[in-house]
Parts: sequence; structure tokens; C-alpha cells
Amino acid sequence: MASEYLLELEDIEAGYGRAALVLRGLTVKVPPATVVCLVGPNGAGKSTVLKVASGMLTPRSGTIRVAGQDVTGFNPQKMLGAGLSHVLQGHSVFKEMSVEENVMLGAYSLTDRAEIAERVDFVKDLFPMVAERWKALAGALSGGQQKQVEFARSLMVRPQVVLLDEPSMGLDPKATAIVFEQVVRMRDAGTAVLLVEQNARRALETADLGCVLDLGRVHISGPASELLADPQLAELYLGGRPATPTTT
Ligand SMILES: Nc1ncnc2c1ncn2[C@@H]1O[C@H](COP(=O)(O)OP(=O)(O)OP(=O)(O)O)[C@@H](O)[C@H]1O
Repeated sequence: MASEYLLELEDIEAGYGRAALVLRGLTVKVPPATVVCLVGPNGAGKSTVLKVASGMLTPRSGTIRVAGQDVTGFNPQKMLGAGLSHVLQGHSVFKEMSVEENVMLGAYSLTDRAEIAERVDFVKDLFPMVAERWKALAGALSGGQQKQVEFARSLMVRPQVVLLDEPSMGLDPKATAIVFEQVVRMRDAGTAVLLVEQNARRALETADLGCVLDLGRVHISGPASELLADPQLAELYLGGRPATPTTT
């Protein structure tokens, strides 16, 4: 069935083992060509949302749809096949391998050589640093550059939605700015992004839509610029004053 959303998480309840539920009726929807950002206090369940979306954690109830197709209960491999690619928190490049080898790991499920070549051209075009350092050892790159290699790897399967868990973690402000620029480039190249960030203000400045998680549900959602300008949200979640409005 056609849907106006690429990814829909609806009424999701999820948790770990016998512990109390972490997500308690959460609904998040990602439209095409959009960066949606999840913000919220530590332990609110932001990473858990991404684990549910990528099949790492099966929800106890609720529905997951990708482009209208019900994918609830799919394992990670099937979720990848359905179009959800997960870039995990922290660094996942193999430092002893080249940039090329790291990126090609993302193509392991592809068999058509012409398609692989087309995807390589696509990611090299999108991330010029990846093209420049193609034969370099990944361990020789900076943290921000390694993150771009992870982004490139995640795009090899032509995902509908990329799930990004704390891409700025451990990066200095300059590297963070570059990584967020690449997030926008991914969106502009046609991939929707569901982004989780500790650095809530910076992430909302990049995102189109924002969702504030609290107590396992979406507390408030809307255009990221409106969330940034909301004084109560700024106080509670963004560490201080609201963003200065750009229009009067
Ligand atoms: N593998 C796990 N096993 C058991 N409990 C877990 C596991 N992963 C997360 N939790 C618990 O689930 C809750 C939500 O964790 P989650 O990592 O989703 O939150 P978060 O909003 O991403 O937080 P943070 O910003 O600190 O990363 C926390 O109470 C956490 O301790």
C-alpha cells in the first residue's frame, strides 16, 4: 500500500528482557527527503528507537512500515533488505582495512557488478574525502572522516532511510560541523535520515523535523526550527535559551 512516509513506527512498545518497557506507545514517522531528529534526556530510549527500526530489537507491540510495507518482526538482515540501514553509535570502521574495503563491506549483499560500480561512484561523489582517501588505511583517518566512511558504507545498499545513532559522538566542533553537512548531503541526494543526538541543539539546527522523547513516548514533535525556538523546550532539553528567531 502506498504511504506518504518512508518509515512509520506506530504505537511501539519495546524493552529489554524482563526489565520495564523503554518505549511505551511511541509513534515516529519519517517522510521522504527529510531529516528527522530524536532528542531527549539520557536514557529516554532514543537509541532503542533505532534498534527497533533496524530489527535489532523486536517490539512487544506496535507496527513498523517501510514505504507502506509492514516489516514488523523482520530481523536486521531483512530490515536492511527492506531499506533501513543503521549506522551504530561509536566507531565501526575496521582500522586495519582500507577505506575501499570498509565501504565495500556495505555491498556484501549486492551481486550485480554494474550496480556495485554505480553505488561506488555515488558514494565517492557524495563524500569527496572518501574518494580522495579510497586506498588509505581507515585507521589513518580522523574521527570525523571515519564517520563519513561509515555513512558511505551504509549507503551502498541504496537504503530508503538511514538510521544514525549519535554521529557527532567523540568529535570536536569542527568535525561535528562537517559530519552534519554530510547528513544534509545524504538527504539532498534522496535518502531520508532518522537521527539520534545528544547534541540536541546542533542536531535540530540540521534536521527538518524534530521529536522530543520522554518517558518512552514522543512528547512533542514538529518542524525543528519551531522546537528550537520554544523557550520551555530550550530550558528542558537544549541547555538554555531558545534560538533567536530569524524572522519577526
Ligand atoms: N542492551 C540493553 N539491555 C538492557 N537495558 C538496556 C539496553 N540498552 C539500553 N537499555 C536501557 O534502556 C533505556 C534506554 O536506553 P537508550 O540507550 O535507548 O537511551 P538513549 O535515549 O539513547 O540514552 P543515551 O542518550 O544515554 O544514549 C536505559 O534505561 C538503558 O539502560
